[in-house]
Amino acid sequence: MAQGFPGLTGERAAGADDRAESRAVARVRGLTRRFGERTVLDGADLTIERGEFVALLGRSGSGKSTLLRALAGLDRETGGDLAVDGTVAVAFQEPRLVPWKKVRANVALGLRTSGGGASGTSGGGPRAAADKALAEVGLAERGDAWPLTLSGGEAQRASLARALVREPGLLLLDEPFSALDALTRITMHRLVLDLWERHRPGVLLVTHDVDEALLLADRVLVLDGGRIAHETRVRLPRPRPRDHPDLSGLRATLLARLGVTPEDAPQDAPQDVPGGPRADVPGETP
Ligand SMILES: Nc1ncnc2c1ncn2[C@@H]1O[C@H](COP(=O)(O)OP(=O)(O)OP(=O)(O)O)[C@@H](O)[C@H]1O
Repeated sequence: MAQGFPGLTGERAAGADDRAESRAVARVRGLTRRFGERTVLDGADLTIERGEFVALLGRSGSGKSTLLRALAGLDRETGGDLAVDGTVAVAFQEPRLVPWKKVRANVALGLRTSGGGASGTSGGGPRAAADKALAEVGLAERGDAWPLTLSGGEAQRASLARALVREPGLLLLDEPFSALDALTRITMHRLVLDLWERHRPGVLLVTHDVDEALLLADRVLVLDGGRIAHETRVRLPRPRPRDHPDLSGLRATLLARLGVTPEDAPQDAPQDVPGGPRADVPGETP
């Protein structure tokens, strides 16, 4: 059961969960993380299956980014078991492009940081792989541009291309749309779904936006008290209209689980945007 999970440090009893485990691209068991006296993750369990799109919600400071950083291998000061099978790529809220490298070279950096012999260059060199990824995110013409000449949305596309070029089995997205305006965010939702359907990585999307989670994910998790405290499955075909009647009940459940009444949720999206207002977790800064 542990094959292909080089990070696995412990083993649970094999049994009923074996089939799901064998499909897992990431498996976290009893994950703990303390900062000084503060316990942020307190025995978190999480499995992400291959090709599954999972969204992670939680109040500010609940430990979402801490969990994502652990999965990305950026934080090794954790306790418990954490195993990822295959290549991992991350895109953050800020695109984090290197300003003195052109866009194509920034995307190719994704290959340089690949661990474990990622196959991102299959069918050509780094340049061809970067150009292919740029074309997939709609930036075919911008490979020779400097990052500072890109719009916010374009920079986030380049960041996605840099993640994609690794051909990741697990794609970690840490609030990648929250700094974008509402219309650009909708375009990016479509792009991410399109890329996910083509490449089928397992995805963990950290977001403050309940609607974003419901529109994109197969499963929506709520992190609370250092653990995954709630799970909602979204069994609706995509694309999902925001006003789909089946979403309103799920939205209410999630908002209640986050300690928010729908009336409390900020109504900050422009009214001419299809689907209307968003339901953000309050107290956040999108
Ligand atoms: N390197 C660190 N040193 C000390 N404390 C940290 C560190 N990283 C995170 N924390 C603390 O851990 C808690 C969880 O932080 P984290 O960024 O994971 O929360 P989050 O759920 O992603 O929050 P937000 O939604 O506001 O981004 C916070 O209280 C934060 O201050």
